[in-house]
Amino acid sequence: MYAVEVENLTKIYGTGETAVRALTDASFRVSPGELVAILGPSGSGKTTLLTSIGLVTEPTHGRVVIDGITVADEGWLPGLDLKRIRRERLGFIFQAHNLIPFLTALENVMVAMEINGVGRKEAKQRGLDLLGELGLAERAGHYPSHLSGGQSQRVAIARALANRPRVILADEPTAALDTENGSNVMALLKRLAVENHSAIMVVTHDHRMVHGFDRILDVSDGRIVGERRNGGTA
Ligand SMILES: Nc1ncnc2c1ncn2[C@@H]1O[C@H](COP(=O)(O)OP(=O)(O)OP(=O)(O)O)[C@@H](O)[C@H]1O
Repeated sequence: MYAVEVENLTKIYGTGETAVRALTDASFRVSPGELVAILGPSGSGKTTLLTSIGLVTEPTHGRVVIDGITVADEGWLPGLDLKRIRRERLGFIFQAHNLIPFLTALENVMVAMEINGVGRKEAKQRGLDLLGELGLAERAGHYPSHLSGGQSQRVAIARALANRPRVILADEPTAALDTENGSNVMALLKRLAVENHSAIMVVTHDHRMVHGFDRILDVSDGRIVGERRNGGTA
């Protein structure tokens, strides 16, 4: 079973004269354990693609299937609890600085589990385990303002992994990092994709990181115009 299936996905924002066609007929599939980049210029539709898979943006046409569940087919499928599917099956990673500033690293990770109904004790244990795995055991009690960019990004990754999602969606996760930290984050995402058998989709402008991906989807003007494996020639 694929982790993500997208078929003829089209998104038009607004209607009439002000309508903006952000995506046209995008189709692809992502397997569990695959690390996929969505690469393209500003305004090409990358974020729209990611947020459509992330159950945030309602597709105008086409089908989206997440972890075997058809979530959209000519618009959201009626009767689905999208919030629940999002909480249970998806993990989101954004740029480094969206941690909750008044919670410690550990609490930032725990909160993701607690809103999913995980008890405090269990959330704390898993949070500590995850931070340990990401090399942040010593930083668990620190507030985001006392973490480096790379450390904050690893906390954000721990938080995205907390509920063991089948699909992880990341928007420019290395943009705010220097090359070394960016490469470390990429290596980590790759390891996590394989070990956890998660599909990871990353929107990036960052050509420095492109070699780390299994596959690259090139997006231009709302269309997927190319697909390369293992970094290709970029
Ligand atoms: N909520 C919205 N309402 C109207 N138009 C939108 C909306 N969101 C995005 N768009 C338009 O859709 C097109 C694709 O935008 P999108 O944000 O998906 O591109 P992007 O490739 O992620 O860009 P960037 O790299 O600059 O973030 C753009 O023309 C944008 O202006």
